[in-house]
Amino acid sequence: MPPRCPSSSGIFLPFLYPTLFRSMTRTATSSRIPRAASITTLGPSSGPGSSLDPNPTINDTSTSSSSDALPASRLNPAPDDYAISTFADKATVTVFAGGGGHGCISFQREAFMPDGPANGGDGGHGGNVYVQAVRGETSLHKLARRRILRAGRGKTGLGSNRGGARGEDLIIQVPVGTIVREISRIDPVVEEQVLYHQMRAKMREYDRLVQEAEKQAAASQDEDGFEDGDAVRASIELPEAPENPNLHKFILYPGISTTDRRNITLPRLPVRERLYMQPDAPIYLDLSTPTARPYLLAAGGIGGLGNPHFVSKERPRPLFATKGERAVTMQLELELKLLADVGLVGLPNAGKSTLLRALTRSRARVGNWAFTTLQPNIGTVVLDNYKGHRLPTPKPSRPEPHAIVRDTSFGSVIVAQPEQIGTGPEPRARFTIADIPGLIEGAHLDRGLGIAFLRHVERAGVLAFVVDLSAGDAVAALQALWTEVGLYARMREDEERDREIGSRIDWEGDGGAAESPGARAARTGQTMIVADMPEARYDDSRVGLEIAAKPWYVIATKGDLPDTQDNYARLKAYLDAVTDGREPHPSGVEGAWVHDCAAIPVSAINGHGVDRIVHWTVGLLDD
Ligand SMILES: Nc1nc2c(ncn2[C@@H]2O[C@H](COP(=O)(O)OP(=O)(O)OP(=O)(O)O)[C@@H](O)[C@H]2O)c(=O)[nH]1
Ligand SMILES: [Mg+2]
Repeated sequence: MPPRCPSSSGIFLPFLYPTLFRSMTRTATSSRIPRAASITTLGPSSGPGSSLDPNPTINDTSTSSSSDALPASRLNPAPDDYAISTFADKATVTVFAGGGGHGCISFQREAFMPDGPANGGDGGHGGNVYVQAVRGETSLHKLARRRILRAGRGKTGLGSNRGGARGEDLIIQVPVGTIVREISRIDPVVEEQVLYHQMRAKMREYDRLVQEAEKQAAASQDEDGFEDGDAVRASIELPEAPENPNLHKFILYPGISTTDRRNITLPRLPVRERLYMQPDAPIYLDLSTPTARPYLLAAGGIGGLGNPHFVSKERPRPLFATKGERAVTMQLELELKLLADVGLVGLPNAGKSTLLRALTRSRARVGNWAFTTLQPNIGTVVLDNYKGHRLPTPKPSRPEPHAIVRDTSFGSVIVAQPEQIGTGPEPRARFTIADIPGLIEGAHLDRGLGIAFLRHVERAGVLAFVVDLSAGDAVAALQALWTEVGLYARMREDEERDREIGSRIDWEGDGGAAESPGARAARTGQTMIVADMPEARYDDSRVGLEIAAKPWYVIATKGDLPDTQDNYARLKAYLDAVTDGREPHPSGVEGAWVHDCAAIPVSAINGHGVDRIVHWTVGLLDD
């Protein structure tokens, strides 16, 4: 019998189980070393034709361009040398606020007191659902997996006037940068109010018919002089009397006799004061900063009233209590837009993750194939020289030396004197970089991994376009990237517009939805952030300006490889032309940022040129 997994089919195994093949890879790499011996002279600043070479001679094409030729290091790691965490940037959850506990029907019973006074306790209020943005959370995967989130129900009241316990609140903790959007809600209180009004209308109609019947009966008595009113009354067909609209809100004593049940007259429901106001629909929260106080999403139901509330002179032993209020159910969409200062945008295999490793302590996966990165990675560039500890604000009288220092103990953490970098009174101590999966041409048509990952660089202060100098025309690559970014911006604005139009539709016919969420929040004074969308603002030539107006620059990577100098020179000339206004902005958007479009050549794999990136980025961030 042939083996189930023949070894020849192991073609995919190195990818799936890299550790099994690690030793083989290493052996293969070391066996290539003699062939690559001539390449060892291919230093980042000495490679012939490399764009980092001060005196390049572009002749030698015999050298390998593969990163396999370089010795393994932190910046040229094996494919299995990476850290990964579970990540989700979208989640749709259904939240249930807790319903109120029912009130209790009970009477005191003691020795020699068989029929004591009413002593049923009130039901507890239901728990609320809140949302809070906290540092430390980095992903929505836990919420995406749970899908249903419930606050605690209020407990039912008990005898001897014991109130039910309040339901437990639920605080949904999300990463900073999460947007919470309400998709739909079921609010039983609103539904009951609508039903109540319908029932009241029916009651009024019934009362009117009864009065009319009475009038007719009285009139027939007058005209004929006979007392045939009862016959007239009987001849008029009246509809069935509608039941008390509040009937279902009461609980009746289980031991109540059938006669008592039939003859029971229920009082009007007492008006209850709400402790927590349910925010108006639709909720839209943009949690771009940590929230000290959680925002209320769904308020729990009010607890029912025990029977002592209904004691009166006429009704000393009420055989009923009220039910707890049912609570809101809401479907929410959570979307995480990571908040990084700099966003790396590039084609697959351009060297973004290697660059992130060179700039930070990130252990993003690096591999010589497209789409190595499948989810965003965030790294922090530490700018102080106490290895992560913030420096005290330097005294202006004693300036620090101005030099960027490479901290060898941490491999590639860039450290710099704060004086040199900070411009304000508080020097910038760090900034964050987001590395996202590569974009390919046509990503907006869902090719490759699509463009949805651009949401993680949408809010970055600076965009850094990573272009591989060894992979064809760098200018064309940059233009292709800007096209995708522009199409993403257009897609987002279309989505926003659709949402705005959707929120203006008057579903209830009461005109309430026509009011903008912002205006409604202002009117009701609720503490919630509501995105106020400007009125008609769609000028087609300016679509995408939000992203195109950001400062940006180009990181030209793999500058250590031969024959990259010309490509770099062309890229630089193009960017100079864009800065001078001789060429349009690559996105084609009017008013886009063209202040100083730089191209910085680097060899991330050797850690060369990355200090310039730090300088340039900090300059743009602090501008
Ligand atoms: N010679 C050389 N090779 C590099 C350099 N930077 C990255 N590489 C190599 O290029 C390949 C791709 O690098 P990655 O950092 O995984 O590229 P990426 O842009 O993150 O790729 P995706 O995640 O697939 O989008 C790896 O084999 C790296 O070793 C560089 O500066 N010089
Ligand atoms: Mg990558």
